[in-house]
Amino acid sequence: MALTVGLRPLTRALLRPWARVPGAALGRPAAGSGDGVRCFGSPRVLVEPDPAAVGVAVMKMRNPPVNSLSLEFLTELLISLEKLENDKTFRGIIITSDCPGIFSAGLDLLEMYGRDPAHCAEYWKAVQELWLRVYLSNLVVIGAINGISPAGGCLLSLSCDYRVLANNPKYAIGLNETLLGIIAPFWFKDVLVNTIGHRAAERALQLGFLFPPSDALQVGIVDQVVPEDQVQSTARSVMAQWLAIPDHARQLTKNLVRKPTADRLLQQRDADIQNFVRFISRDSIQKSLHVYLEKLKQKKG
Ligand SMILES: CCCCCCCCCCCCC/C=C/C(=O)SCCNC(=O)CCNC(=O)[C@H](O)C(C)(C)COP(=O)(O)OP(=O)(O)OC[C@H]1O[C@@H](n2cnc3c(N)ncnc32)[C@H](O)[C@@H]1OP(=O)(O)O
Repeated sequence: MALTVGLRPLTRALLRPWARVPGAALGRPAAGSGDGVRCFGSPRVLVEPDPAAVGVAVMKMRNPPVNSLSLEFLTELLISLEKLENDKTFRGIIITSDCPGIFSAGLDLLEMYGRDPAHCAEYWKAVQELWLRVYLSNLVVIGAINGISPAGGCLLSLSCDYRVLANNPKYAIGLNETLLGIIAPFWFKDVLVNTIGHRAAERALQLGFLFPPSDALQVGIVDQVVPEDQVQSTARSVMAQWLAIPDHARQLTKNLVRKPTADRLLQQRDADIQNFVRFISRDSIQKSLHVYLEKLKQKKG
């Protein structure tokens, strides 16, 4: 899937071989990777082969304070995912967070507030790309959700093949866009409907539900809820179960199930970008984003 077509110099620059990140070239320990474990990645994404599971990589999101999906962060995630897809020694990825208490705060609001149409278009293209890359990945992708996961963070989780959520009442998950005065695009909606069913998704989307772990399990937005210190080990054991299936058969089946949903976006990516730019540029929407950003600031007292 072409990554750099239509992207502006900034993003193309970020897509330059990630190995320019000191010490992060595949095979050499990246700065701070401790015991020399072979890992790679970039400033905001650390990818470590799982020492206890052959063919499995753990991708740690580390864009403090809240793993908000900025354009740079999206680009680094895309580069790491592409590297893993192209490295045939890997068969599965566990996606998790290095930001305490937060899986991902979702799309970076500052990429959509007060920005010009060209930037919004570029940003949305990267959001589309991340979803397509995860949702259609040939690898087994397991979400080890160790923090709160609203909106874009929930979409990332829903795009995994399996979701393990830590049993901490603060770690709510859901597509809460209406609470911000915006809406989830059709492909966010489609993934939620596919996961929890039409009526549950309709209600959750309209009310901007953020489901605490027990409710998230009950409605089916996550597959398992475990004590916080068992999230990674549970993700690893589920991965082993999925990797016991012959890759080719599993990949063809995943594609059979997911391609119709992905095709709905693939067939209208440019129109979706234009719809996003028109929608997000509305004065009323910009005002809603301003109010929400102010609320976040006031929350800190
Ligand atoms: C008509 C039809 C056509 C339609 C066409 C398409 C329409 C498309 C619509 C637009 C697209 C919609 C899809 C949007 C998806 C999203 O993901 S929107 C983002 C949703 N995210 C949230 O609501 C989470 C907001 N954040 C929080 O609730 C809290 O920050 C937290 C995650 C619970 C963490 O709390 P805490 O630990 O207390 O940290 P804070 O102090 O709140 O935050 C720390 C700093 O981080 C900033 N921040 C937090 N979240 C974000 C974010 N998402 N983006 C940017 N920045 C964020 C926060 O402001 C703090 O900043 P500082 O004050 O500078 O420290």
